[in-house]
Amino acid sequence: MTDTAFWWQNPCRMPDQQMGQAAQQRQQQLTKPTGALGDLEALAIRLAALQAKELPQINQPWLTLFAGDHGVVAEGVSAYPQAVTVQMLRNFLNGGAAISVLAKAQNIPLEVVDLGTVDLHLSLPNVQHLRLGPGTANFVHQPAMSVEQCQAALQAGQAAVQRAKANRADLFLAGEMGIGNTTAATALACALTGLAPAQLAGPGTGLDHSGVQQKQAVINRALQYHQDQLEAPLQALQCLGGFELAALAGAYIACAQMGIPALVDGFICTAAALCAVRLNPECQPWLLFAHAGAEQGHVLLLEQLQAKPLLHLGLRLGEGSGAALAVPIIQLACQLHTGMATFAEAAVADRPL
Ligand SMILES: O=C(O)c1ccc[n+]([C@@H]2O[C@H](COP(=O)([O-])O)[C@@H](O)[C@H]2O)c1
Ligand SMILES: Cc1cc2nc[nH]c2cc1C
Repeated sequence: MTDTAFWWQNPCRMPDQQMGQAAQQRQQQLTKPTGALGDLEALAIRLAALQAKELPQINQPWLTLFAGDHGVVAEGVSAYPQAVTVQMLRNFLNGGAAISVLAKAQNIPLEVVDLGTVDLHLSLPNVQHLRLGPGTANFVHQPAMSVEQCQAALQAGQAAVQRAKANRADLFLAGEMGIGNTTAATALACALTGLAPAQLAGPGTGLDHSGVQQKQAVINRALQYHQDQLEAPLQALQCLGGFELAALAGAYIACAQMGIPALVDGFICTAAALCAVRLNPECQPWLLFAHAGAEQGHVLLLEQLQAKPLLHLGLRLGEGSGAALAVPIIQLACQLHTGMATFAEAAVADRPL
């Protein structure tokens, strides 16, 4: 198989620059001092280009939560036990998790995809099960995923976007759940950027200082062990990533190919977004970044992507929670763009003294 045979290398939709320009002209005519709506102006203009509509709107957000377990937790890299991944899957479905509340409050459909958690035999109702294994392998000693697992996980992301599209979604939110996944996200991000674990590794669910140092040492060992395999982003993902990280990357690329803007959540999602951009640079314009979180590496990765996140709330939860919190702002940016009167319509003087 040649490289170009991979679906994720297929072209993405191109944003409609003319519609972006029309939206920009409209912003200049709305009854406010030039630039007074700050980042909301650029957001509406971007969405106009992505939706190829001068007056963009977001009516049907959709959220897929990808879950997976991580062999690297055997190295003591998380403050919580691995069993929490599956326990939280139940909580998502029972409505008790933060994301359950945020999605319900906004009528956002929430689907949960279990890509491979420790309890292979457990089948939860209302969870899409695509079990690729009982979690990834411990990537300190071997690749986290086989080539086949990595490809299947990427494809699971694409399949989620296909379901979203079939349900007429116009904004794709992705979330993740997986004890240990900040270690995988950090290792992957180090491989993709050349930044050091000391710069990118943080407490995750709540490691103390010595725990973070241990996590950095584990990541350093893994980077050394896989050093000859980390040149290409696909191999870095296979060696150091996780099922949900690969699914997220696949989903982001699929969004760009299918013309659905994607809203990126926290540190893990941002690492997956970086991987998606390395796998297919054309997907970048379709990625909207919801927030800059508390995990120190998150801000550095956003800088690598030249992303301007909407919110700064000190979040470090994951689950798609930051993305869900940003939805009303995005919707209101569109409504302001559409509903405000122009200077001419409102008979307001359109220039400063
Ligand atoms: O999204 C974030 O920025 C974020 C930051 C820290 C932790 N998390 C969540 O916490 C879990 C991973 O943390 P850890 O410490 O087990 O690697 C995983 O389920 C993530 O959803 C998420
Ligand atoms: C309780 C809990 C909830 C989470 N949600 C996402 N990651 C999480 C990690 C823990 C530990």
